[in-house]
Amino acid sequence: MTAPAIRAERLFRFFHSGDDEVLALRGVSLQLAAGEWLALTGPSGSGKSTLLACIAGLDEPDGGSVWIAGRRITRRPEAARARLRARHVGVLYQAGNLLEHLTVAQNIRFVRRIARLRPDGDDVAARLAAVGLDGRGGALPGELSGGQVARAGLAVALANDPPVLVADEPTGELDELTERAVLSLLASRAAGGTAVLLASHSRAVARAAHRVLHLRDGHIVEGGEG
Ligand SMILES: Nc1ncnc2c1ncn2[C@@H]1O[C@H](COP(=O)(O)OP(=O)(O)OP(=O)(O)O)[C@@H](O)[C@H]1O
Repeated sequence: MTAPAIRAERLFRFFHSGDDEVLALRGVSLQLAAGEWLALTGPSGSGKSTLLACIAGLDEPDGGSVWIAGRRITRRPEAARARLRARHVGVLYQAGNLLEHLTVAQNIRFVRRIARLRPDGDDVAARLAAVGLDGRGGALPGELSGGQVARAGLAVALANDPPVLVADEPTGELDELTERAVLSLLASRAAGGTAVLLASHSRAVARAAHRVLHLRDGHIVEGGEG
């Protein structure tokens, strides 16, 4: 049997500030199969970003485990987590997905180099065409429009052809038209087998996803597997 693209088991994450303890995640479990697209919703502070960071290996939970395509990413040294992430996870943020001093094409090649994939043999032009940015590989991020930056960010997040794409409010700063364009790119990526896990306040995003999980105070309150 193939392992799920994402398996998270009873994740806990606590933060301390002064005498206060914030329970950001209180035993969250979820699974995503290849090609499945899950939207995480919930009020501000409910734990969405913390959950995504723990799943992507950007943060280490205080309890529980995460497996990406059958490989455990939690309770490993940072360098090992970074290697797993570089090879198996695409991360898309609301902003800041591109290194400003590199062109779009160089950003894509850089991600592939970090993942130890062949940068030279890769068809960067096809990747750019897939996000509607034909011919813009030589542009610096500062030379692109907001919508083009968003699409370039997606091309960069997917440059390592990851089985899992994790996205935190990827359409938060976009106009409706660009949001729709990004959602349709995500849909086609999911149709191609990528598991997409995305946190968002946007209704359009929740409607577009296959499944919605609602978080409140670090718990799944709707849509969970019980
Ligand atoms: N590094 C940190 N240090 C202290 N507290 C933190 C830290 N990161 C998150 N928190 C707290 O953990 C809780 C969950 O935060 P998180 O950012 O995961 O929520 P969210 O649902 O993503 O919110 P938003 O929709 O506003 O992005 C919040 O109470 C937040 O203040």
